[in-house]
Amino acid sequence: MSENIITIGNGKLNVPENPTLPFIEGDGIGADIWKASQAVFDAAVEKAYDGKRKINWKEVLAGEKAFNATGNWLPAETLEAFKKYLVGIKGPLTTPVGGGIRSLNVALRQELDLYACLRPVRYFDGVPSPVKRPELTNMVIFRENTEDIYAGIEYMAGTAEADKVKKFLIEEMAVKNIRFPETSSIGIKPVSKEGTERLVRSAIKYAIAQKLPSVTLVHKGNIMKFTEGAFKTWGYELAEQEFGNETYTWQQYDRTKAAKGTEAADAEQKAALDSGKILVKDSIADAFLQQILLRPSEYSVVATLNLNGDYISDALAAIVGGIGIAPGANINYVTGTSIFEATHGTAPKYAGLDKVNPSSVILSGVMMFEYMGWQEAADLITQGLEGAIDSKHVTYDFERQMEGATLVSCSGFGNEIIKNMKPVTA
Ligand SMILES: NC(=O)C1=CN([C@@H]2O[C@H](COP(=O)(O)OP(=O)(O)OC[C@H]3O[C@@H](n4cnc5c(N)ncnc54)[C@H](OP(=O)(O)O)[C@@H]3O)[C@@H](O)[C@H]2O)C=CC1
Ligand SMILES: O=C(O)CCC(=O)C(=O)O
Ligand SMILES: [Mg+2]
Repeated sequence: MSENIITIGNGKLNVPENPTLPFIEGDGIGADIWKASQAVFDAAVEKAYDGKRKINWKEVLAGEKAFNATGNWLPAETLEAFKKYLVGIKGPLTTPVGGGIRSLNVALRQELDLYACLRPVRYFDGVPSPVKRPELTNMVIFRENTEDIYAGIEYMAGTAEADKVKKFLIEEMAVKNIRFPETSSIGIKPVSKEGTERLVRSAIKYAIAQKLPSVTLVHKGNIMKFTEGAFKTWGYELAEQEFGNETYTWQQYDRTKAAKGTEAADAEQKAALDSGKILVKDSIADAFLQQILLRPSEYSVVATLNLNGDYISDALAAIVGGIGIAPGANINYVTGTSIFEATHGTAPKYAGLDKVNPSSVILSGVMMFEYMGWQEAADLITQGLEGAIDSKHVTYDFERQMEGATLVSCSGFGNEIIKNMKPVTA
């Protein structure tokens, strides 16, 4: 098949009928999941378009497979392929703890400047959940994907680099509160106005396009005033400056309250929301993590920093069935470059067992097809997944909590999804 490349013009993707899409299989459970997912993607495209559309899959290497083949964990050709073909998908990649290589997942996001990590969290009927009303959780996380402590600027205690940074902080910046300076490692947390603005802009645009009621800026700005606190301030400013006609912010509410009192502020907010404006509000991260359990229906789009977003996405996933069913995307909305990927990792204890739930990568594929404008293929997969869950033929993670369920393998669950795709009617 010849190479057909997706391009972007005026902010819109141009997708040929037979696009070449790069994929990374991934470490650990990656190979099992990819096999099941690719079968589902190809079946959906075939069923939706009757041979008129087909994906030309192009494997690119990263992680252990890349290292074994090339001696390089993240070959330059892999980055080039994602730049060239614009849209791609990946399985999870292992990151060692406390030493060794830095995260390849983070490296891909930073190298390709995929600044928005988009993780929708919704409930599928019948999925076992630890909460009573999982259907009330319906949120979309916009996690800043290129900054924060994920920038990897940290120095190990006892190294010359750590000593140099500490010396600078203590002697030149008059820092007095490093508790144990002799034995401290040091990490640095960059958070920029530009990085915040492009992330919050994406979140608000998404809320407008999807007609969603609110965008919540989640931060720990009471403690980290000039990084997380600035994220909140810059986020509100951006909303008011660029989306004044479409949003009403808690900052506006506070200003009116200070000038005219609570009643006037309440009335102003009510009028704004009644007219269809999106409420831009904020929440401190620790409180937010209890709010999502106690009052999930009050939250819709969530815009947050990198580390908060990492924690929040796994916590929210647990409410709707776990990280086995939690999809995601890393996107640069300006260049169009995107890598779709699951929220979960390589779950090494299950590697090669054909056991785990492939739904996270499969639903990441649904997001990818929607991004490409291939809605029919996306819908077929969603419908197939709903049917598979409904039939209670499920992988171990659901089966262990579902009454009367039949255990199927990773590939078996992919087949269940395919079986439950209904024929397309003209
Ligand atoms: N984007 C990426 O590529 C990511 C990579 N990682 C990396 O993955 C490695 C392992 O990380 P770890 O913290 O163990 O987290 P993992 O997400 O790999 O696994 C944690 C647990 O989540 C459950 N789980 C994960 N995937 C699935 C699935 N597909 N179906 C069902 N259940 C699943 C399993 O729970 P149970 O034991 O209950 O069955 C598993 O033990 C690390 O190196 C980490 O850095 C982590 C996150 C993202
Ligand atoms: O890169 C990693 O190993 C972990 C990344 C992660 O947890 C995430 O992106 O959710
Ligand atoms: Mg994570």
